[in-house]
This record gives sequence, C-alpha cells and structure tokens, in this order.
Amino acid sequence: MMNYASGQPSEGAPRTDGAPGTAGAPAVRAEGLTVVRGPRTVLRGLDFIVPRGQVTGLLGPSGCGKSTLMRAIVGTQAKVTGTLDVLDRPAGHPTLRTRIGYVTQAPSVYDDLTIRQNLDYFAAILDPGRGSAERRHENVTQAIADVDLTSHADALAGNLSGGQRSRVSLAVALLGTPELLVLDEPTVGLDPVLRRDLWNLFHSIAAERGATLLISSHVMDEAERCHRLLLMREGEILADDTPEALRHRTGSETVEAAFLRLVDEAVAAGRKKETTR
Ligand SMILES: Nc1ncnc2c1ncn2[C@@H]1O[C@H](COP(=O)(O)OP(=O)(O)OP(=O)(O)O)[C@@H](O)[C@H]1O
Repeated sequence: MMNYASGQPSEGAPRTDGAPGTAGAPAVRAEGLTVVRGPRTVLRGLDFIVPRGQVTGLLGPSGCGKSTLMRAIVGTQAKVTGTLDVLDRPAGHPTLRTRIGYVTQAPSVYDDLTIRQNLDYFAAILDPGRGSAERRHENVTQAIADVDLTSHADALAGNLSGGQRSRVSLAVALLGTPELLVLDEPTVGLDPVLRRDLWNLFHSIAAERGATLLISSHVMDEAERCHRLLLMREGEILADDTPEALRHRTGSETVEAAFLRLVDEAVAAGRKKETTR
C-alpha cells in the first residue's frame, strides 16, 4: 500500500456517481433521515447522498452523530425513520451484508490469533465451504498485502501496535471486495506517516475497484483528502459539497476555516430564529 499515488482526490474522479448533475444512482441516499437514541433525537431529518466510486468524508465534532449515521447506513442502528437507501436497497436489507464492509472505531480482532488466522476466520464466514478454500486463501493473502502487513502475517494480533490492529480490521473489511466501505475514524491515534499511507490506500481502493468509501474523522486536515464532504454538527448536515467548493463558497483558505464559518452562520441563524419568535 505504501507506494500508491498521492492520497489526494484526482482530477479524473468518476462521474457515474449520482452527484448532482451526473448520471447513475448514488451509493447512499437519505431523505428526512432521523434517528432517536434513548431520550435524544441524534440525527434530525438529514437529506444527503454519497456518490459511487468516490471517497466521501464525514466530518464533525465528537458527539455530532457520525457513528450513528454510519450505523444506520450499515443497518445496525435501531429507531431509524425517513428514507435511507444503500446500493439501491433499503438500509439493513439482508442482501447488503456481503456488499458492505464496516470498520468500527474499536478494532474487532482476536488477540490470541495471528493476523492470517483472524483473516482466515472471517473469510470462512463470508465464503464458507471446502470448494472455496483456494479463493479464500488468495483473498486473505491479498487483503493482508493491501494493508501492508505481509511481513507480520504470522504475528499474534495481541502483540501488534494500535495502528497495525486498525489495519487488520480494515483487511477484514476488504475481504469479499465490498462495493461500499464504511470506516469509522480509521486513522484515529495513528502517526502522520501511517495516516498518509492509509489515505493513499483508500484512494487506490476507490480508483482501482470503483468502490465507494465513507470515512469519518474529526481531523479537519483529512477533509482535504476527500472527493466530497458531509460536514455535520449537532445531528444536522451543515454542508454537502467538494472541499474546493466549500472553501470557495465561504471564502476560506482551508476546510477547517470553512467549517468554522458555517458553524458561526448556523449559530447566528439559530439566534435570529429565537429572537423573532
Ligand atoms: N446508546 C445511546 N443512548 C443515548 N444516546 C446515545 C447513545 N449512543 C450515543 N448517544 C448520543 O448520540 C450522539 C451521537 O453519538 P455518536 O457516537 O454518533 O457521535 P460521533 O459524532 O460519532 O462522536 P465521536 O466522534 O466522539 O465518536 C451523542 O450525543 C451521544 O451522546
């Protein structure tokens, strides 16, 4: 994975993406998406799309609802109302299970198994039976190589660093070559070199496999690496645009500055609404 190009969106990003003005259905389409968790409405009537074949960043401060939105998309969240279509099916549809790869914030690996044994285990669940043994072996070897862990394939997962464990989780999600990869803060706690390498890998997965990636982060400099952004705040979408358009629209140098400006505008609009009540 280490020698993929720049980790930045390329000029030639796919156009069959469902983005406004382009052909093709989006990977994810939400209308009036609302989620209630406990006593709180955590997502409030969201409308957005995630275009196919691109890297979309889901950014916003801690607690704004990023994980909840991802859980709704992969079908593991209760009390979801509104429309939420994923790969042309309602979210949670059984046929989506093998078409989506999901990596949660906590790496889901077995410490007492080696990397290869972890991957073998999940591959056997995805693609069971003796007849598939050879394909499983190839897929596992490829997934380990994709995340640059070939030289550690026989190391116990319990002896790996945090970044290496995150990459094992990502390798599990890559098994079965999913059409949609949903990655919840995959670079949190990683050093800058590993973060850059992972972003390069994400872009190569989109470019070479045509996969759609939805990646959450609260690190704003990672926003610049995405084709499109969903900026969230307090359970709402503040903006759904390209990084360049966001910077341009707000007259800002960086996406972080654009985000702060949009937050200020939203706060000011909220105050105005209250005073005119
Ligand atoms: N089980 C739960 N019951 C009630 N409220 C919850 C539950 N889980 C999360 N919440 C609330 O839902 C809101 C959104 O949480 P969520 O985990 O989606 O945020 P996030 O943006 O992913 O945060 P972070 O970046 O810190 O992971 C938070 O205010 C949180 O307190």
